[in-house]
Amino acid sequence: MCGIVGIIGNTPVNQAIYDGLTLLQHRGQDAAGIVTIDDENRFRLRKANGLVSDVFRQEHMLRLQGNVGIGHVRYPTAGSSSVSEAQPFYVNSPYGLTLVHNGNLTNNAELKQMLFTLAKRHVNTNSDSESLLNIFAHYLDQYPNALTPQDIFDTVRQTNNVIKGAYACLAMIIGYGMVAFRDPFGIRPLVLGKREINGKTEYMFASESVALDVVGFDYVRDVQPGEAIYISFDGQFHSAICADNPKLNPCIFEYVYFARPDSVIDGVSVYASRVHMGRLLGEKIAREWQTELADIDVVIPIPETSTDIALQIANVLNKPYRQGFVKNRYVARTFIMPGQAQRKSSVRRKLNAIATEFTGKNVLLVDDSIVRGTTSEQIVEMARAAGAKKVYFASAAPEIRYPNVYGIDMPTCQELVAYDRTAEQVAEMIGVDKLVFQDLADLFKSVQIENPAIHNFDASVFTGEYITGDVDCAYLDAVANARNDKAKAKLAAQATNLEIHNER
Ligand SMILES: O=P(O)(O)OC[C@H]1O[C@H](OP(=O)(O)OP(=O)(O)O)[C@H](O)[C@@H]1O
Ligand SMILES: NC(=O)CC[C@H](N)C(=O)O
Ligand SMILES: [Mg+2]
Repeated sequence: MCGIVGIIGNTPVNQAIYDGLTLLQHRGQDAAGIVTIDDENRFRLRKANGLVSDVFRQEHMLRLQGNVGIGHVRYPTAGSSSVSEAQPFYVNSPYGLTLVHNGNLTNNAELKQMLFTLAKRHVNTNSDSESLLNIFAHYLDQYPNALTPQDIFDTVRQTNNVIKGAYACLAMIIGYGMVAFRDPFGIRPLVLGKREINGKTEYMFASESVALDVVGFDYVRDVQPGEAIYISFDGQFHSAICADNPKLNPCIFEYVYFARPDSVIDGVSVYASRVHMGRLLGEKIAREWQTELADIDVVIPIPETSTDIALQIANVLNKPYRQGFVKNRYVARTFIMPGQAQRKSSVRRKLNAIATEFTGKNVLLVDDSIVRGTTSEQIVEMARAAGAKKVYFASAAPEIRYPNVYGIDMPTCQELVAYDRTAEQVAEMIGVDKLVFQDLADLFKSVQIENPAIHNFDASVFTGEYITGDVDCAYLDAVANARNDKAKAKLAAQATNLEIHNER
């Protein structure tokens, strides 16, 4: 679930893109990159592994000259975490192109093959995003004369016709402009912002509206499913729908976990949706639990994402809400860390119990979701070690039983604690006295209350239904083989040799 940012300005954009990326850091912690175009029409690139604050030092910022640029924070879902697969990607023809991508393509193997045989293009990494850029480049290459906006929209349409999966992308074409496009299902988010500086309009695209707010752009609208927006470097704005039958099916997990609460995605305040999740889950507990309900002394969130949810549950149940765990602010999000060993060791370093909130009490712990059970298992142990009598647990998302292929790195069902298990069995696995999951209908409702025009979601991790229609058991088996922890470690070791060029 990477984060992307692009700005077409009239003054240097390096700092604003950097700031935008720091606002999207929660979407990707593995690598970061920025590319700008300087006044001699050259790309200036810096990308490396690490957090935004580690990747860009003063010397890099000085080199990132120019009034237009795009940036990326990466959470790998294809290839490895190697820097050779960090973004932005670049190809020199036609014109000079660069691209950032949030999402995941489901037909990367076919695309690589097609690029080699039909387009005579070689993709050197296992990154789906590098294939995507080359497909775009291949179609853009067909136009013999100076590009028109229609040529660019036709290129996006042809790209949409062959690539499958989830994608929100920003590309820059030397001599022309910036192109933003979103897949026909609108799975991954992308917003457009604008501001006037000295009588001139500047535009910004970002994965989440929080980046616009803080960098100082006004939210204009979300990029529509299947839409492409082309803004020429002289500020002309063009847009068109470039797919047949586009239909908004946003990823429901953005609202559960990925996005920041202060973002608004597809007309839905992430914070408000989490408040509804808490209220509806609280009502379910009130309906279904009898003795346990009377038993609960205190409601405690598992920081950080579940805090807004837990507060609502406490309100509905009329129980005290306490911050029983302290989050170490220097340890990042554990779920998006690349390997299970790292995730596991980080939970303990990240969260610590305040013993007085647990000793002798029956506690209701609340989390936004239980995925691998890495967090819940250790948290429950901590609660018990701190003296809790009974430990109850509420998850604001339903049981997660299926892999994700659209930009969340959950490639195998075996790693999911609820796979092939009932709620009672999961309760036993994580060691709680009682466990409740949100109903899927209530999760949908939590988002739809804020925007009734959203009729459907990508909820594949809960339902096993993949809206792009190209994902079957054989495909999922192949992904599981290629992307389990062992296979990824091997890929990472090989991929360090794939780097062809990177400015240091
Ligand atoms: O069952 P698991 O596999 O542990 O995954 C679920 C947990 O991971 C996430 O927290 P994370 O630490 O990534 O981020 P947060 O601080 O935003 O809650 C999420 O909020 C859950 O707490
Ligand atoms: N999470 C994402 O959006 C990942 C983007 C892309 N598939 C990569 O692995 O780099
Ligand atoms: Mg969490």
